[in-house]
Amino acid sequence: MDQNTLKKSAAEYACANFIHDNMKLGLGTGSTVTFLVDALGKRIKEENLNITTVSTSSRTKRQAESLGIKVVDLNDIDELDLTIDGADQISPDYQGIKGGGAAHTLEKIVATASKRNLWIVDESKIAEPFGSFPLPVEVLDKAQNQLMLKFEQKELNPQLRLNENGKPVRTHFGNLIVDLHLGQIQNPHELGAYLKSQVGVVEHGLFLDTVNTVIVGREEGRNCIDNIR
Ligand SMILES: O=C(CO)[C@H](O)[C@H](O)COP(=O)(O)O
Repeated sequence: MDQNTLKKSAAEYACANFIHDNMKLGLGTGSTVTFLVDALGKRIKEENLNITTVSTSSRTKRQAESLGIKVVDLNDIDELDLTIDGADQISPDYQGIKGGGAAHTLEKIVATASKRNLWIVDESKIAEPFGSFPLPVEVLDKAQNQLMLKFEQKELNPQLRLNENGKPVRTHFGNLIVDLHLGQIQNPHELGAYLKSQVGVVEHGLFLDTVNTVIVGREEGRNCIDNIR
């Protein structure tokens, strides 16, 4: 089975089993979430569900609205019942790296506003060592050089993320992404606190003690559901 089949399977399982009528739902970003939004659009139409969503990117918002899904601004909602999102890497104790799609700042804001968080992934995301996926850090333009120097001194192997035209990738908020090529993260909480304390860092892609449930699309054809907290 290819990766997309596993992503689709996890997304469709989440849509069928974790979404209920009258929910306020956060929608993540990425290819796995694309399958979720497709399935949600179908369910809303077929079952005439009343679901209000908040989106974590303009990509997801466009897709959701094109399928007739109601999308509102997070500022118009006090709390979300559930957010369903993808992830780039998940550790054995369910810490996450996100931001491969440069959307982690808004994803973290939406996740924090949710009573529960569910991640949908294919099994390649449960990889070790944790940190082998480069850790995205969103930074302000004016701080980029200073932060890169600091990160180099600390041997965090920073690299400015470029698009296919060799131009810096811009986030939803117009900022830059610096990817830290760490190979392994020994102490995610310590690293997260260090990054958070750096002036000019907007947000890092470590999602610590965040997720409640993970659905993993697996090669043997059945999804694995891990309830964590
Ligand atoms: O964090 C993210 C975007 O910023 C995505 O959730 C993450 O990159 C997973 O993407 P995909 O579902 O395409 O594998």
